[in-house]
Amino acid sequence: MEHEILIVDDEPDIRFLLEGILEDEGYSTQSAAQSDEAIALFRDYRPSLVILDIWLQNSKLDGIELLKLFKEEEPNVPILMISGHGTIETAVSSLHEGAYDFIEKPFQSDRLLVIVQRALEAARLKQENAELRLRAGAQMTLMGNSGLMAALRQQISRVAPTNSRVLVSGPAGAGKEVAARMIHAQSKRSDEPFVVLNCATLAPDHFEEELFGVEGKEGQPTRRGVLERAHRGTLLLDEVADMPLETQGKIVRALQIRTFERLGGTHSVKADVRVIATTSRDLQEEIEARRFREDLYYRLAVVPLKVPSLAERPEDIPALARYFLESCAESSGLPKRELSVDALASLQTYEWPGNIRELRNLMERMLIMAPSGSANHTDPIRADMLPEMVRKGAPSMTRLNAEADVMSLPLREARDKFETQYLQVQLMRFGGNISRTANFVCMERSALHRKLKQLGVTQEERNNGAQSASAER
Ligand SMILES: Nc1ncnc2c1ncn2[C@@H]1O[C@H](COP(=O)(O)OP(=O)(O)OP(=O)(O)O)[C@@H](O)[C@H]1O
Repeated sequence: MEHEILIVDDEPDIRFLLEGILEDEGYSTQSAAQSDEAIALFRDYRPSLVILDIWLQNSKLDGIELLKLFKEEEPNVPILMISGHGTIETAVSSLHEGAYDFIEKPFQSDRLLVIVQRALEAARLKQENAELRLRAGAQMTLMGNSGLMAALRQQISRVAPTNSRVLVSGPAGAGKEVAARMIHAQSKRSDEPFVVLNCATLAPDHFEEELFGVEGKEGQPTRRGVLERAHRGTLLLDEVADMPLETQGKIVRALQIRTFERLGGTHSVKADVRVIATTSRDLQEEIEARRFREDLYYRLAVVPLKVPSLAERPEDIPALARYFLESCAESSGLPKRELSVDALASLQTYEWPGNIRELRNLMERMLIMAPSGSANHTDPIRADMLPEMVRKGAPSMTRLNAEADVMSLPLREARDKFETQYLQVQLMRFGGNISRTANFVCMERSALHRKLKQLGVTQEERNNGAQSASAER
């Protein structure tokens, strides 16, 4: 991406010379002769690097004072000082104030370009490191082999390279933020910032300063909001339904004209931001209840994506549970543990109201707390070690029974209906495996086959036991 360089020098010849050298190399430049002009450009032009003369005539602030202000506002923008013969000592001391390097006048263009390149590379690496630190520990891929997850991953890879806004909906803890991070990571903006505004935890009167920032006045530094911090990158509006109505109106406008004003500011600021929003509420209902603006909905939901609940894809549970056990063992240094067949079956029949977050937390807890008979704590985690609520898998059975409405049927039909659903759930628990299901329900394998045939449970339904049972819920 093209880099913007701000040149601050009171001598028109030097500004002209620097502009020529840098633009010939493909950089874009803007120049200022004194501090007021330089501050305004620094705030609005958002340079990737500043070349700053130490000695500025007819200027409120000199080069060192400007350096301090710039470093306070944007510590990551590298600043290259220019010094004349009389200011070498000051130039050296500028390094202690955070300048990247200095160059003496008259300078050679080759040397200047090498330093500029090095400074930009150092800043890029610093930002990359910061991003990596932020991402460390953050899940970057949506795991799961179910058809629903495969379809979601495919939708993500289609939408990611476009610049379209995306609205990711789904229940709490299902992986909406992971989906948004995947979109950013697979987009052309992946080297640029991914900034999250968590609307659910922000106090209503802080939204606007967080979004738009605050203009610095009377020596106060300017504070950039998330829209500016996400410039060239992606802004995630997490749980967007929690944004106050008044702020919703302001963000609609900012998205429409792609500019905004900082709080207390008087001029427009441009930001090139891709917005992704998540919601666990039904936004159509929120619109009807007049809690969410329809025009904002249509601006955000250019491409709507839905992350399914864990209960809709129980076939993903074994792999996810093992993955969380393994990654937790790795990060905590505890020995790895497996899950017994009956424990896996229980995990698959539980409803998981807290979705993947709940599963991950439970696996972490089990690894640490589940009792173990062996000295090295490596024996499998069994169903009887799971919390009672999970072990019983009660909600799904209860719901199936209620849905069957067996009370209104003659005994024979009610029994058939119950048996069909009971066997479908058990097949789902054992991933469609007839022998293991037969063992669990205490039937002969051949008798179970006959029973399934008599009840009309097809081979396809048996193979997709997990999916068909979940679809019925
Ligand atoms: N498919 C997945 N594979 C692996 N880990 C996942 C997956 N989906 C979610 N997670 C993990 O589950 C937790 C919850 O995910 P995430 O924060 O993305 O959910 P969310 O839908 O945004 O939740 P909330 O609405 O509560 O913010 C995170 O720790 C995340 O790493």
